Amino acid sequence: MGVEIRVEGLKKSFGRQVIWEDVSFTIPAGEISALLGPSGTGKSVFLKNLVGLLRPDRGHVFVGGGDVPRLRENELYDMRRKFGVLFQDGALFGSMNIYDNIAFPLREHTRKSESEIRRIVLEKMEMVGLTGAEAKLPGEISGGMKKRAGLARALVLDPEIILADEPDSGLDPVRTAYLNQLFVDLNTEMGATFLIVTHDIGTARVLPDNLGLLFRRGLVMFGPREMILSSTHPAVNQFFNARRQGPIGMAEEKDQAEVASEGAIPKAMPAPIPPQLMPSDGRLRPSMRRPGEWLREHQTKPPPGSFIDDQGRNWMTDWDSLVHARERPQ
Ligand SMILES: Nc1ncnc2c1ncn2[C@@H]1O[C@H](COP(=O)(O)OP(=O)(O)OP(=O)(O)O)[C@@H](O)[C@H]1O
Repeated sequence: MGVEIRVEGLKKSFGRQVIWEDVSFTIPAGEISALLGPSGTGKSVFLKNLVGLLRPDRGHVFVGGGDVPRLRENELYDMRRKFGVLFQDGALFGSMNIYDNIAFPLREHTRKSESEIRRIVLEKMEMVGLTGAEAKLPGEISGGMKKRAGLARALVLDPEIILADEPDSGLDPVRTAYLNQLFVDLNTEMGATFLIVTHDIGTARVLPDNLGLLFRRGLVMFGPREMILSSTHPAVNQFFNARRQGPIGMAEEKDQAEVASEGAIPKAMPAPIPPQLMPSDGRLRPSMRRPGEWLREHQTKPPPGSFIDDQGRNWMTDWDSLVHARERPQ
């Protein structure tokens, strides 16, 4: 089962360059959260701070009773077992075949027998659709396969938290759709807490339960998907609707003159909120809320056309009939 990550007052700088400061929020247990932001706002640096690969200047990262930046080396080693991390390029060892790459954490962190390791590795390879690729070297497989191999390796220790840094970068839209489905299915199956860094707005709109935006050296907003996708906050609205007009510029932040030259930015209506991606086994997502619930509680109207799927079904009004007979995972 997943655990929550509570971040309090986190600040990170490199020399005089402040990457972000005063970052405080809670990543809910067992839910899928996604972190977005313009290039260079420190999303990868943030993930590395969560697992203790980088230390913040100040602040806390509470995970299961421990505060990651304050752990001693041996405690950090144990803490890292809770995490499965999928790095941007899969971070596979080039000289090891796919099987050995995936087996690596088991050989490093456990005393399991080779036959037990084999069972686990083959099971995870099947989960990510890599059966048959055991003997291949990373240089002999496609980018998408490398990502899936990295994901299989992140899964072998049955982590409570999965961090994925741009798992969809460089993937074609169909493979991205498969990978997103895999994340939903894994979350349903394992109940782990997911934090995914992505640039893909399509992914951000359908995959997570919660969304966050890093910009201007801080966390602008983090919260339920419906809150973020209906927000009229200038940066949030601009980013999640992929618009040019707004405070985010080509070089991250527009200067005052550039913002002034755009004149008053028309208050653009956020795009319709799509229904969430559902598990492929027909169950409900573990932490799925009724579509429109957050909006109703906060007396916010959904953007027109929201919650209608590509079969024309309306997940807000027809929820009871659509989820009839679906179960939540135990
Ligand atoms: N080890 C390091 N030493 C010094 N500066 C670093 C280090 N790691 C990252 N940075 C700097 O921190 C900033 C944020 O980098 P990071 O890779 O986290 O951004 P990002 O938001 O993930 O970007 P992208 O979306 O392009 O992947 C960059 O300016 C980068 O140069």
